[in-house]
Amino acid sequence: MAEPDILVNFDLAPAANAFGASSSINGIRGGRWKDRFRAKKRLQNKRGRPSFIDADGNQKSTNAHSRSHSKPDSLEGPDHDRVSINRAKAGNEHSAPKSNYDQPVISSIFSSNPAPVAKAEKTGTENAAPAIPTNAPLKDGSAFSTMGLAPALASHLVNNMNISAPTSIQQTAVPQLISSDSDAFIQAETGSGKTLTYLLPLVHRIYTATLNGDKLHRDSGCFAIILAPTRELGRQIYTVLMQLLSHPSLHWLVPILILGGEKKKSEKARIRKGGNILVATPGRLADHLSNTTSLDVSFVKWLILDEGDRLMELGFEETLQQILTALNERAQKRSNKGSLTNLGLPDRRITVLCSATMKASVQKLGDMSLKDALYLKSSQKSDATDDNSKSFQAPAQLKQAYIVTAAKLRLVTLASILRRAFIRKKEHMKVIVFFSCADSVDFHYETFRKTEVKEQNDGGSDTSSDEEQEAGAEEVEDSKKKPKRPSLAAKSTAPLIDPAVSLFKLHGSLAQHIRTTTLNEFFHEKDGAVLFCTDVASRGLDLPNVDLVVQYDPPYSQEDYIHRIGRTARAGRDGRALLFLLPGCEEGYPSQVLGEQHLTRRLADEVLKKGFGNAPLPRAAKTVDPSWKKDFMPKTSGAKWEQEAIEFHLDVERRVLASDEFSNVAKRAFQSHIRAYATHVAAEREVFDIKQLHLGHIAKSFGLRERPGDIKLPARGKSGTVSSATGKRKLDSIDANGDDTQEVQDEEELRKAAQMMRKKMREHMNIASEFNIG
Ligand SMILES: Nc1ncnc2c1ncn2[C@@H]1O[C@H](COP(=O)(O)OP(=O)(O)OP(=O)(O)O)[C@@H](O)[C@H]1O
Repeated sequence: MAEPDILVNFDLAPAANAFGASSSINGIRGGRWKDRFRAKKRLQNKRGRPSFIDADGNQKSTNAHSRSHSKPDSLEGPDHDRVSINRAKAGNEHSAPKSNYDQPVISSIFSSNPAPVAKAEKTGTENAAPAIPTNAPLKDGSAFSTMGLAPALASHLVNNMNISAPTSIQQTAVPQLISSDSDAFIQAETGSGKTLTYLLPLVHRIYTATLNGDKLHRDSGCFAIILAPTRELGRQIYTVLMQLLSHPSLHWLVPILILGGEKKKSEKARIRKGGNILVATPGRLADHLSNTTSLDVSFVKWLILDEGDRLMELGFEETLQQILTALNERAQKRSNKGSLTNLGLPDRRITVLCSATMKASVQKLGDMSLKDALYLKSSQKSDATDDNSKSFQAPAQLKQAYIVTAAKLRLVTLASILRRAFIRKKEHMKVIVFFSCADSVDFHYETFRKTEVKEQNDGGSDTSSDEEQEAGAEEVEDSKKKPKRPSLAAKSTAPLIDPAVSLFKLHGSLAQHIRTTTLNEFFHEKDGAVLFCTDVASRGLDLPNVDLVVQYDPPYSQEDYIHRIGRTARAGRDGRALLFLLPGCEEGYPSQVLGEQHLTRRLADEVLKKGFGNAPLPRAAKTVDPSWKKDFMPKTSGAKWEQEAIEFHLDVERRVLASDEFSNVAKRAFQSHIRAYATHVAAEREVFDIKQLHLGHIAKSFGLRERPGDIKLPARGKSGTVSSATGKRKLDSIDANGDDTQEVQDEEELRKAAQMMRKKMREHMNIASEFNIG
């Protein structure tokens, strides 16, 4: 439950602004709101409210360049603004030059930033010798042909799938799953080939059953069900299965894919035609088990639960229980009529649970579904992480780093990292950036794709996601017939990163056909590409050439951390991961939460210098109107890279001010971001302490100049997801796969907390109007 004072910054930021010039109140910054409030009261009678004065000392009409509904104060910035433009150096925040009412200046993203607590020294082993990959195919002479697999299957892997040697988990688990009828729990690093680990034994056993005499065919029944937590993962598993079944002697084996978000009617038709291996998401399978009489699961001999912990996290426990009950009942009915055991298939149904991480939820699922299970683990250990007792590890060759960057500098730091990544290595390079919520993905996607056309049309979109979302599944079919139609992928160019780079976005609020097309195009992109996404892309996805994973918003649990970074450094390849942290308690994350991992610290200044100093900004980023720039560009004696970074940020702020639609995207993103922050697991709340967040600074990183308390949203229209700043958000953006649940789960608590906070403030202060509360 949120505490009442967690939202204090929503209301206090305006208070600070009311006193204008200083980012601090009587020298007091941060800390408890009561202290800041007392300091404010002491000052209250001494000072009047200053008029807005620009960097050159001219009095400004503050709405000159803003939309008509902008409040004058909104240009003062959300960050207790009009502070000195001099950058607060590490540790000297309180000694930053005091603002001066005679010459107040516009806030700079470089001013009044809290300094990191830990000394800014490089740590870790960034330049150490590369570690030996721990999820690579073995080079010790191990071969599929010696693991008990049918020769046809083993040679198919080598000759047609270009997979010549097993990985460690495959070598351990495949022979056991071939020879044993026991349940199993497979735990191995991300990217270590777990999909083939469970597919090979079951395909082998069905294949050898046909060699035993009885010809099986697509009507012989469904022998295996594979459940995946997300549609994307389901589709990927299905693709690997299709590759495996493309061997001529396996053509008769027919897989069926049933996922939420697809047309049920066509799925029913496919089920009626018959199939032997079903790949499904739990919700849709449960639906078909209840409503599709032609779905015969009485023969099922394998139930694979891929990403088992995620299945449980997404609230599928009840659905899984329903599925297990239905499978048991139907198997029982079948056994009364006789079974297929004479073919050499298992006597009983084998359940295999699979994950790179093991947590309580997996154990619970194990209790529900496994009996006397084998625990199958990779035998390969990394030098750095040779403790077998650890519940999860990242591949040893994956270079993990973190960066401590102030809230106001987050956006420019991200820009810098992305620009730098593609300057260094352009071709085929892919980057994935994780955000905490769908709204934040939307904002950053719009920010980096920067379409001036959109702004001129005041919100019209060239290939907008709205347009895309309205297109139905039928249109996907049409688009196949008419190749000239534009792609339905949520894809754009990224002029603020590099004009040659493609930008994609993926989250659970996008229509399924857009998600599918987007992922497909990102997968096949030959040039540089960046994917902005939520955790919908964190589990199991195998996307080629992902060199860098950026966690712009930290994950919700340590398991999520491992899965997110596991999108790179797969099957023995190199990869890098970078985690953004705020100065303060978040700095404890690497040691307190990820103690077992080896993270290098990257220095924020260096990153910015490299991104903005070594190469001129792309032309597209330099579109700040000169007069606007003259009025609102803070004066800085800073280096060129600082100027460039400020200009970049200023342009985003200008775009937010210029377009109602973009402004709403930014506001929505800001609010969802804060709400999402409140949902970090209880065990990590000391590190992700919402009371420490400076909401004004965070608003700034979304290009917002309004005070946090002023950030209100109009109704969102037909989807009606947001009715006001604190309005209850409908949960209709959560799909059957549970995407974005984290984003909203504490919403009601936060709303109540905000109400309580406002009430309390009114009672105690009796100056509500000045604080703009209400
Ligand atoms: N023996 C092998 N040799 C080479 N490549 C392999 C081998 N086995 C699997 N791969 C490849 O490794 C990549 C990762 O495989 P897979 O997606 O099954 O990993 P995973 O362990 O399930 O990862 P995650 O935990 O992230 O879901 C895929 O591209 C797959 O084709």
